[in-house]
Amino acid sequence: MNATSAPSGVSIPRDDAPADTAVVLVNLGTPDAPTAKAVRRYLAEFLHDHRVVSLTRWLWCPLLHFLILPIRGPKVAHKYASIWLADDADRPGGSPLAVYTRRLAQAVQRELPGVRVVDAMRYGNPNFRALLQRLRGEGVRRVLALPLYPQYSTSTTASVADVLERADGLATRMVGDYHLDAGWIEAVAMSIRDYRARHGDGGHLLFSFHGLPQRLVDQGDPYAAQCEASAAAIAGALGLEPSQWTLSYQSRFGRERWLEPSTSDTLAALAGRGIRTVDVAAPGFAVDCLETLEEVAMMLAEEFTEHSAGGSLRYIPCLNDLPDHARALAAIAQRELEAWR
Ligand SMILES: C=CC1=C(C)c2cc3[nH]c(cc4nc(cc5[nH]c(cc1n2)c(C)c5CCC(=O)O)C(CCC(=O)O)=C4C)c(C)c3C=C
Ligand SMILES: [Fe+2]
Ligand SMILES: [Fe+2]
Repeated sequence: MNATSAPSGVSIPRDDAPADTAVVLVNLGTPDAPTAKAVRRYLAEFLHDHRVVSLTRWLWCPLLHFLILPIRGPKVAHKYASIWLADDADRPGGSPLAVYTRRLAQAVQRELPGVRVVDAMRYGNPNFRALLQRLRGEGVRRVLALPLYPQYSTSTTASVADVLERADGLATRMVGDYHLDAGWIEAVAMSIRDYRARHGDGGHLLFSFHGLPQRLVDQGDPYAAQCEASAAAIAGALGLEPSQWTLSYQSRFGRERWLEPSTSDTLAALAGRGIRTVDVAAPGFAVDCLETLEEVAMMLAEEFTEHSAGGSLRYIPCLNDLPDHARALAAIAQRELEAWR
């Protein structure tokens, strides 16, 4: 069965399959437009979540409203403008994170004809909280949330659980992580193999994950351990020796200590060792977004070329809506739904 896409980004099964169950793919969120105003609105919602920034309100709110949002709004809007996708003949454009998440949900819908598969954002649109209410109004009784974070973190996955816990009138369940799921590991490994088959083997492989304050890891957040396990499993599936790959963390925010090594320092160190080509994969991101397309593929690529006197960083795209990705996520959801009966 195929699925149609409503303007809201919600996929609706075409025939009369039992629609009392929905699988919601939840991603982080992104601005509605590449403008300072839209970026400020999105960042304000995101950075008010105590799961993301846990400073006390009286300290954080003045900093956020009078310093961070006014400065970061225009600066980050400019970055979004550099990656914003244009509308094409039959598909709307937008922020890559939103566009690819929507397409991924449509691809998963094709794999799971018996349930509704919907895309949502924890912050911004299509809003997860509002979507749950709407699904309930449309007769949905059970919601399985699949946060698009392969590795669990209190700063991301747990904030999806916070919303689910307050979803009155719905039976809910959530996939906590899938960092060692065999189908997902193989899909990531296959995308790297494919990239290297098409472009030539680039030599060293760098796995760049989104960073996290070290403080959260010290408090028990399993994120770093899961990133390490994912990277080792993908490298194993590719048959790489330990000397052929490295793990690092990108997208640092604020002044406290974040996970190390940073992707920027790691690339400088690789250049210092005489490495001229680095392939970078970002297996912590289900779909491409600002942090992969602008930070890695543009800014860090430029930085590496400088450090290596003309060498190149080759960015390997996220799984996005590749069929292997959709199949892996559909299988994870299917198993969870069966265990729920
Ligand atoms: C304290 C700040 C942040 C924490 C903690 C954090 C964790 C975290 N984030 C992701 C995934 C994504 N983050 C993205 C953007 C983004 N992240 C932060 C800050 C923290 N992230 C900011 C301020 C931003 C916005 C951009 C900017 O102002 O620099 C995105 C991309 C969104 C997009 O629109 O493309 C993703 C995806 C993970 C997985 C994670 C913890 C493990
Ligand atoms: Fe505030
Ligand atoms: Fe982030």
